[in-house]
Amino acid sequence: MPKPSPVFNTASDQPLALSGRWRVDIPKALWPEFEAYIWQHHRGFLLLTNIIAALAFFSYVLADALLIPDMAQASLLLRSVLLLVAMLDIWLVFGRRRRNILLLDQLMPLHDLIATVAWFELLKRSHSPDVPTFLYASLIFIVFANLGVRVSFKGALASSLAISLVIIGNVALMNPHDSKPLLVFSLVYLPVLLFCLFMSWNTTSSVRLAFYASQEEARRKNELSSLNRRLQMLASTDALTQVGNRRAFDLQLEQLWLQMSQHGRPFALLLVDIDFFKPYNDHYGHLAGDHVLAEVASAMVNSLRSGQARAFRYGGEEFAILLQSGRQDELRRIGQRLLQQVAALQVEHHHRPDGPPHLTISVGAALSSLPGLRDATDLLACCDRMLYRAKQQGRNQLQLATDDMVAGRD
Ligand SMILES: Nc1nc2c(ncn2[C@@H]2O[C@H](COP(=O)(O)OP(=O)(O)OP(=O)(O)O)[C@@H](O)[C@H]2O)c(=O)[nH]1
Repeated sequence: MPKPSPVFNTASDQPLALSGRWRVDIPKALWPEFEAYIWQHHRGFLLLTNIIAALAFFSYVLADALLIPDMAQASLLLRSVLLLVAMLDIWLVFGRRRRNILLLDQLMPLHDLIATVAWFELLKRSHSPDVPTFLYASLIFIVFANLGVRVSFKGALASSLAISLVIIGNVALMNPHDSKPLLVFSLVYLPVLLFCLFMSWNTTSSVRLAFYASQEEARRKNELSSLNRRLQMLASTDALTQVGNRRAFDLQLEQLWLQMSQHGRPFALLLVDIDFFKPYNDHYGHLAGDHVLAEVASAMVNSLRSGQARAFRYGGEEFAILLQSGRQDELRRIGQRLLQQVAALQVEHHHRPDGPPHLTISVGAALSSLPGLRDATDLLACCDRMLYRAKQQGRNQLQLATDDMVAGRD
């Protein structure tokens, strides 16, 4: 039976973990699966964004050279060191074995925070008249901090607040005697911050919803394949006796014959028929007859080693057994055991015209490797003749086909 989904209410198909419109929670129990989902679907994206952001940060060395030329050398040095550190971190965090999803998600905001501090240090030391204008480039830091976030909105919020504190704090420090530049900067900065946070929230919620949808899809696939397995089982099983049905027998016989032709692996077939079943039905009733059919089938199945042979209901009160063995002595042993097992059931049958007062079977059997057999139908016909012979010669016995019998059949 497939496990019921822990997160979905199947009646409404809504994730139970959705607590209102604003939050999509991942319960603790689902976190490992969520991590695996992020690793599989977003690792590549997070890795690339980190690399691109690190390179973008380095490329600002050109802007520094133009706008704060007195800091050009320091900028080249600082940005080179930070680029190397970032690449090393990326390599460490994204290494195949270390699957720390939150660190993966927050690596860029962390680098971003350090880069913000470093860049403001350059600005504060520069005497360039372009510094007040260049200040506005710091908006890029809040954009980068939220651009790659996939897992935790709380993380994005915390890092955004820290970066904002650094930016606003530094702008205030750089204009200690005039509040207007800070006011103008804040008026430009705050809408960008809010928009970036909205983007982070939207992305993290969408990723969580996509995770729940993938869970649900996997659950439905499981359910469907177990239903399919059950249907297949039903389609190949005889309802009364629970052994394989005629359709399954025909398929397996053809398959075994094909295997023998391709790989030279011989097998054997036994046809089993209950003796004097008509008088049994007539005297004990059809229901008792049904019961006996099931009993005989189960006795035969119990006498066969699983994997070595499979029993089928061939039709009416006739059964077929396909044996994965090409040895005559084994075939004889198994045929005899079937006779004994059914006789041992001691099913009372006082209305048969011959000897024993209990139910018996007759068996006709043959190896697929007998010379003269051209196909599976020949093998079946050969077993049928052996069964007929067993009936003719007094029933309750096994008749095995031998080479000379098949050769002289026509
Ligand atoms: N109860 C029951 N009887 C069945 C079923 N299928 C076939 N039969 C009966 O099996 C009997 C087969 O009888 P026959 O083929 O005449 O042969 P027999 O009486 O067994 O005699 P021999 O085979 O010659 O030993 C018939 O009476 C069928 O009605 C079934 O599903 N349930």
